[in-house]
Amino acid sequence: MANFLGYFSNDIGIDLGTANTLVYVKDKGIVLREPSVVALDTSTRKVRAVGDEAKRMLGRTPGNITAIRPMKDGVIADFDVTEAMLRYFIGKVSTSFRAPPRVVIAIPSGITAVEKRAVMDSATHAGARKVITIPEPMAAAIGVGLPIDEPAANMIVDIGGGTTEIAVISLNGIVFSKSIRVAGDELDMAITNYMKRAYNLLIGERTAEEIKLRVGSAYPLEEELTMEVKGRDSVAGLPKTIHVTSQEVREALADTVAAIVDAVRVTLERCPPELSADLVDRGFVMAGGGALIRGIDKLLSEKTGLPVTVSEDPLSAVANGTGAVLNDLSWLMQNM
Ligand SMILES: Nc1ncnc2c1ncn2[C@@H]1O[C@H](COP(=O)(O)OP(=O)(O)OP(=O)(O)O)[C@@H](O)[C@H]1O
Repeated sequence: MANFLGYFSNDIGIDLGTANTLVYVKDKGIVLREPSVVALDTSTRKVRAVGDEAKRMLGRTPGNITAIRPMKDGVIADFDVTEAMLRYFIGKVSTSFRAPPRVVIAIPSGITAVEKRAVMDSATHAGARKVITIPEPMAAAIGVGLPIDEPAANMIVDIGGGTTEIAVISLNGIVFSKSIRVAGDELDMAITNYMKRAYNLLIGERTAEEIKLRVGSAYPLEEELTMEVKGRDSVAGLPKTIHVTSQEVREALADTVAAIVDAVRVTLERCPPELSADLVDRGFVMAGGGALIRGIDKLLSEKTGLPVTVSEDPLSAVANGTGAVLNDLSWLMQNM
C-alpha cells in the first residue's frame, strides 16, 4: 500500500503561517513564499491584494482598503479571509494541474479540534481535493533532516511569527510537545511598547519588525549596533527620528525571549530520562524565522547546557517537511 496515493504530481504541502505562507509542489520544491496578508475593500470585503503586495499596504491604507493578517497566534482569526488567501495561493501554484490538488498542511501542535477543523475546511473550500494535516514541529523536524524514525530523542524548537513549537520526537512519534503563543509577533510588540515608553515614539508593525531584524538580539553582540527609527511623537503628534541601540532593543525583548527559554526548559524537564540522556549529546535544532534572532542559539545553549544548531534555512523548514512527506502520504496517514 506504500505510495498508493503517490502517483499524481499535483500534491502540495503548505506551511500556513502567521507571518508567511509557503507552498511546496511535489517534485518541484518550494514554489511560493509570501506574507500571510490580505488587503480588502472595506465596504465590499472584496480582495484587493494578497501576499507581498498586501504586506506593503499594512499600516498605509486609505479608508476604503484594510490590510489584515487573517492568521493570529498560529491559528485562523478570520475564516473567510484565510480561505480567500489560500484560494489565491493554491490557484497561483496549480495552474498546470489537471485535478484539484491534495494538500498536506502543517498545523500548530497546540491547536484545538475546532481550530484544526477550521484549517481543514478552509483548505477544502479553497480548492483542495483532500486535506491531510501534520503537526508543525513534526514537519519542521523532517524538514531540517532529523532522523525521526530512530529510537532516540530528536528535539526541535521552531520559533515562528505567532507560535513557538517545541517537540521531542522518537520513532516517528511526538513524545512530548509544547506550543506557546509567544514568538516573532510578540517580539515586535515588545519593541513597539518600548519605543512608546522610552521615547514617546509611535511606530507601526512593519517598523517594529524591521528594528528586530536589523538590530534585535538575545545575547550581547561582539559589536553592538545602532539604527535610526522614524515614527510619530505621541505627545507633539509630529514625525520624529530617534537612534536606538542593540542593547536597548535586547532589553526590550528580554521578557519575551525569557518566555521562550522557559518553554524550552519545561519541555526538557518533562522529557523521559532515556531521551534526556540522548539530548546531552544530540542537543536540539532550531527552525522558524525566530531562530535567526542574533544570539538566540547561544542563549538557549547557555540556559539548557545543550548543544544548539540553527537549521540551514529555518524559514523553509516546515514547508520542506510537508514536501518530504508528499512522497509517502501513507506514512503520514499511519503516523499522524
Ligand atoms: N533575521 C531574522 N531575525 C529575527 N526574526 C526574524 C528574521 N527573519 C524572520 N524573522 C521573524 O520570523 C517570523 C516569521 O517566521 P516564520 O515564517 O517561520 O513564521 P510562521 O510560520 O509564519 O509563523 P507560525 O509558525 O507561528 O504560524 C516573523 O516574526 C519574522 O519577523
